[in-house]
Amino acid sequence: MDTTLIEEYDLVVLGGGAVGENIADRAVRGGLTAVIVEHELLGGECSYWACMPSKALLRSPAALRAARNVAGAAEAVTGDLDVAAVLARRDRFTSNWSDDGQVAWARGAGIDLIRGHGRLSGIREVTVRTADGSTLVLTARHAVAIATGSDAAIPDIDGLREAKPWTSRDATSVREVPGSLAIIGGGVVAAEMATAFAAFGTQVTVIARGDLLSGAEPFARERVADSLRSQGVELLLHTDTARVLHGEHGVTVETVTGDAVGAERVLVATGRTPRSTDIGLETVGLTPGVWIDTDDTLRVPGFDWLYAVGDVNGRALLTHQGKYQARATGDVIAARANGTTVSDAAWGAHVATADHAAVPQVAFTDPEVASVGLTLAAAEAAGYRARAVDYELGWVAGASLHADDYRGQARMVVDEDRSVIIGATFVGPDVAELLHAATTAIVGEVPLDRLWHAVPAYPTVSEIWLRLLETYGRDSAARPDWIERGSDLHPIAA
Ligand SMILES: Cc1cc2nc3c(=O)[nH]c(=O)nc-3n(C[C@H](O)[C@H](O)[C@H](O)COP(=O)(O)OP(=O)(O)OC[C@H]3O[C@@H](n4cnc5c(N)ncnc54)[C@H](O)[C@@H]3O)c2cc1C
Ligand SMILES: NC(=O)c1ccc[n+]([C@@H]2O[C@H](COP(=O)([O-])OP(=O)(O)OC[C@H]3O[C@@H](n4cnc5c(N)ncnc54)[C@H](O)[C@@H]3O)[C@@H](O)[C@H]2O)c1
Repeated sequence: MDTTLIEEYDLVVLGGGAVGENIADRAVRGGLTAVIVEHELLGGECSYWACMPSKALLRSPAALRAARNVAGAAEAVTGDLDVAAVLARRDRFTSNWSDDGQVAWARGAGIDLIRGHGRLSGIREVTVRTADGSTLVLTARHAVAIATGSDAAIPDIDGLREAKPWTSRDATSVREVPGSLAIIGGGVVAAEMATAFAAFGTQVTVIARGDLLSGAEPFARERVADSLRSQGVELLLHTDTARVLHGEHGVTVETVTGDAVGAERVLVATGRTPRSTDIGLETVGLTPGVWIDTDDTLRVPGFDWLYAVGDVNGRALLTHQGKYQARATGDVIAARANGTTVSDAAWGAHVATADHAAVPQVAFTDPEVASVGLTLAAAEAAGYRARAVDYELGWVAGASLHADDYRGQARMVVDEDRSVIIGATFVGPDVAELLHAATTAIVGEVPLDRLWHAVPAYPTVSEIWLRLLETYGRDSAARPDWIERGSDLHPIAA
């Protein structure tokens, strides 16, 4: 069948991941009609191959570790991780790779869904090749939003493609855990998957051309690397991969420094590439295959109707940040369509200012790394008069209760000129939930003098905030000399 139908909506959203869904939802709430074009599963990468399944794989080992780290509970843990049960739990989180629930949600939210591959085909126009082979032309009265996400990047390493490497999709949807796994790359995917597979009993080797988690504070990189080594993971850092050979029994990854890593599988975890190659960008004069540039309302410069949101714009490749952009986009499209006020000054309702100032991220490694804003190095490189204040998390009463022999570290980075926090990193067991307080302080630009009045409950791990402030000193005139820039640790009794 090859019929061409034409339909008109206020908004056409190309790509139905978490980002596309949120754009459409906000626009419909703003009184517009919206359609999503999706060629795979509604819900996208995060729901089926990224955040949710990866965190499901990591959560069970973390829960087991937590129990083993508290005397009394530890004695009750007599068995090993049940890997089959972990995978079964992961399957529940992906709804067994069915998007029925998301489709029902979209219907309930008043959003239409077209299944098929969509491409821009002109001004305010998207042409969809649907699953049944027909062609549908969607015209947008007001806007088209591109939310097509990103794919795993496969670097041009000799023999790698021929070795049919796993990408993060294969790792997160694993059905049979390999005996050995070589991971090329040293970012979040590499660190998290090394953590998960090591817990499943796989012999893991990480080959990274830089440090592990190289964008993180140095102490975070070191603690995660030390911990992975203690779990039997081999780390070949600052090592480039020369070539990959494959045979009947697996792969051999050869490094430029002469190491040869044999493994059943190789996982390539070397970043992402934008899904902007085959979406018709050339039909409106844009270059395919690159991250799509936008202003802070997520609109593409030079267009009054075209937006690019989420991973595909390369601003911050995280679901929560993409959804934040999506809320701004859906709302601004509705505001522009309805002729109501557009709030596009920094921190306004219709801009994604936080992308530049406060992007939170948690690496669910062991220990976890939770960070937001700038590292000390990044703050200095950006020209801030920055000071880092460090504190050992294990010295906080709440942490010592949380786990026996709790080890971790916290750092806040202070802009000395404004006396506000511009970055924070927490490393340790279960630090993820500490992060939002830091994000709030950064976004709110809460002066340190006022932060003293935000009293953490005793005995919680959040008392780290008090310790960081005490270490900083209450007012700059009275601040002791021994508090230096950098990473000195200062124990203070409870
Ligand atoms: C292993 C892994 C773990 C991660 N863990 C986390 C985490 O813990 N927390 C976090 O915040 N982020 C995490 N991320 C990042 C997160 O997955 C992405 O930032 C997020 O999925 C981006 O959402 P998106 O909607 O922009 O893109 P996607 O989720 O990729 O959605 C894009 C959608 O568009 C569809 N599409 C593309 N082209 C077309 C077309 N031409 N026609 C029709 N449909 C099309 C795709 O099928 C897809 O459904 C992780 C990423 C990976 C790889
Ligand atoms: N918990 C989370 O929030 C989470 C978890 C996983 C992924 N993610 C997101 O998904 C995205 C992808 O993660 P990722 O780990 O693939 O990317 P990344 O950008 O975090 O890390 C990429 C790594 O690959 C290395 N690399 C790049 N090109 C290479 C090459 N040619 N040869 C060897 N090494 C190379 C880099 O040095 C780096 O170590 C990230 O942007 C991240 O934000 C988030």
